[in-house]
Parts: sequence; C-alpha cells; structure tokens
Amino acid sequence: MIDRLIEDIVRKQSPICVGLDTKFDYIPADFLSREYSMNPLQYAASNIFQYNCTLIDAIADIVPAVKVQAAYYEMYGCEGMKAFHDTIVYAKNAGLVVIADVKRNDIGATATAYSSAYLGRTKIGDEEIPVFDADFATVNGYLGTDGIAPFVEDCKKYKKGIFVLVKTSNKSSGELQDLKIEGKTVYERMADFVEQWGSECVGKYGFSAVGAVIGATYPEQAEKIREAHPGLFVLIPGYGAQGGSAQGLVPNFDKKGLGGIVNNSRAILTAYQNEKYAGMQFDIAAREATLNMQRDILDTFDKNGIAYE
Ligand SMILES: O=C(O)c1cc(=O)[nH]c(=O)n1[C@@H]1O[C@H](COP(=O)(O)O)[C@@H](O)[C@H]1O
Repeated sequence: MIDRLIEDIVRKQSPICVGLDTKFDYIPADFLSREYSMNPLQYAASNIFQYNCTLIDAIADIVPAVKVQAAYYEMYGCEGMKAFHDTIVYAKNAGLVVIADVKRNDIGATATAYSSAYLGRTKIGDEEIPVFDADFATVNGYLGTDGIAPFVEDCKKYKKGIFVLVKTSNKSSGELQDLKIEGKTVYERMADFVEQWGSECVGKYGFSAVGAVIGATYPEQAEKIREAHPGLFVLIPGYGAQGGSAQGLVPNFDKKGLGGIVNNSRAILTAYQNEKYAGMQFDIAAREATLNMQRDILDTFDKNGIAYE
C-alpha cells in the first residue's frame, strides 16, 4: 500500500491528504436533509456521511488520500461508526487511499483485536471477515513492541500500512516527547523503533509501510528525524488550522518530492466559512482550498529544488 500511495502522490502531483474530521456543526444548514423521523444521532450521522460523499466527489481527482478521524464518528455512537465505515467504503470506491485515524494500541492481545478491526480480518468460525478495512491506521507506539507487532503482521499479510506517533503537532507534545534519555529525545528513540518495526515492510521506493507521524508544526525536529531515517514515510498533520507552513514541510521530503503526505482537515472542511471562498458551496470551496494548498506546497518545493519526476 505504501508503494501505491507514493505512486498516487506522484501521479496527482499532490502530497496531500484531506482529513474527514466531519463534525455535524460543520455541515452548512442548506445541505442538511429534511428527513426528521430519525433520532438525533442517526440524523447527524446520516448527514455527515452525505457531506463526506459530496466532499470526496469534489477532491478525489486532486488528492491521493483521505484520513478519517474516528473521534468525530464515535461521538455520534453506533450510527456515527456506521458513517465511519461507509465513508471508508465510499472513499476507496472513489479510488482514494484511506487512513483510519484511530491512534489505537494496547497490550499485544488487544492490539491484535484492534488491528483485525481496522486493517486485518475478524475470524468468525472458518470465515475471516474484513471489518473497517482501511489502507492505513494511525497507532500509538508508546506501549512498546508487543503492542505494535500485530499491526505490523497485518501490514505484511494484507499489504496495509501504519503511521506511528513520533513527534505530534500539538503544543504540549514536548512535555514527554522532547525529554532526553541517554542523549536522545523520546521522539528520536521512537523514530528508531519505528524504523526497526518496519524493517521488513520496505517497498520498492525505499520507504517502509510502517511510517511515522510528525507534526508540520515541528520542522526542526522533522529535519533531525529525516537525517537519521531516510526510509521513514511520514504523515504530517498540522498544516492549515494549526499553523504549519509549506516551508516547514520541506525537511520531510527528498528532492523527488517523496517522503510524506500532508494532512489538512478543518481548513478544507470548513473552507466555505472562510471569506476567501465566500459564496461558494462547501464542496467547491473545499476543492479550491485543496488546490490552493497544492499550489502552496508545489511552489515551495520548486523554490527548494524539489520536483516530481
Ligand atoms: O495522527 C494524526 O493524524 C494527528 C497527529 C498529530 O500529531 N496531530 C494531529 O493534528 N493529528 C490529527 O490531524 C488532524 C489535524 O486536523 P486540522 O488541524 O483540522 O488540520 C486531526 O485529525 C488530528 O487528530
């Protein structure tokens, strides 16, 4: 899956992932259905799914991937998780690579169950059934190797991928991640682990399907990690609403524009509320915002001698 993601990035000239962190409140009033017979959670979830489908239709030709953030579906209960599932199916059918942003982990046995849910198969009798069946999942590596191993096994078995939290984009990420142990920060140690965990999942472009999450808000840390780990593929959240800039993304990428994919959620989902896109329907505004992000990144790449072949 890492090779396909890289090929789609190059083909679309777009190292961009649109984040479907779809809150009911983000949906414009004139898009909401008039089907009032459902209970409130059902109503919210069904509108969220319809919103996602319209948005996916608007951006599927200009980005390689979407990231579906589970929290925004879990908050609407079972109906929300159905919308999460149906969104994954719809996005895959639209030709997109899907990242399930679930940040899961636990002890080995329980991590196996999580991995079955999001990447692998659930065994019932003799049958092995795909459940959410995303292409990638985000995971938390801070439980250590036994919590990650089941995900890595499913990456190999089903040609999937994971992104392990290394240096997160949030303000307080340094409280723990920047602490030093034996001369290295915690996030540098985590990057070492990620490379080790993914050593048997390296694809034909030299990047492993076991990748890292590094926030766009920490370019210096990204540079350090990249120097030590040239084969680490990176999911980069934090561009847009969190203030990450295109210049700050540069350390993650090699001269061919490979090495990562940049997520943007709120600034695309709610672009129609931005005065820059005033009067546009939400899907048209989202497409415009995505195209502007693409221009911003490609122009910055150009200035830094980075170009897709
Ligand atoms: O794993 C992630 O995707 C993630 C890691 C991280 O360090 N920071 C981070 O913002 N994220 C996610 O990336 C998205 C960022 O959303 P926006 O700030 O709206 O673009 C959210 O879904 C976050 O949960």
